[in-house]
Amino acid sequence: MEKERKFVKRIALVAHDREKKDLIEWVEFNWGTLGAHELICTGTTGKLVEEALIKKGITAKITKLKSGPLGGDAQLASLIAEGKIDYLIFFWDPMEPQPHDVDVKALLRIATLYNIPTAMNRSTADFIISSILFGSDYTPKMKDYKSYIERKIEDLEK
Ligand SMILES: O=C(CO)COP(=O)(O)O
Repeated sequence: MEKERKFVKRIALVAHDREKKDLIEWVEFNWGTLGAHELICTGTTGKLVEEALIKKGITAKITKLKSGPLGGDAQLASLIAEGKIDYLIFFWDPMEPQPHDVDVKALLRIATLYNIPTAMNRSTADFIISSILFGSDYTPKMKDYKSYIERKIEDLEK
């Protein structure tokens, strides 16, 4: 079971509204590879990806979190912090401010902090999915935050 786990990746898929078409096309094009893995999406992205796949006769098991602005991005950041996401494919919209910009930033920050392979556009997503490391037993290396965790808080030292 644990052996299988290493090769079945947990892939987070997220897209802002004007980027959803691009993400859906990417998922359809790469279904041959993606179909073997676990997909976790923010609410609306997940619903639309699922519907698009059904139209192609594919029944996919997709974990749908809350919609991004309603906490979905924050849920995803939390899953990353818990070590439950292997890849983040997040097509965010560079031309449109979002009501939950702080959540978007938090998600991208946590993904960077935990060294999660992250695609923020389709070409990077293509590079990730076609990498020989994709689907391999790859564990992102974490920086050592021990000295930060164990830092002295001066006010409490007095
Ligand atoms: O807002 C999002 C990412 O920031 C995506 O949320 P939805 O998938 O629910 O549209």
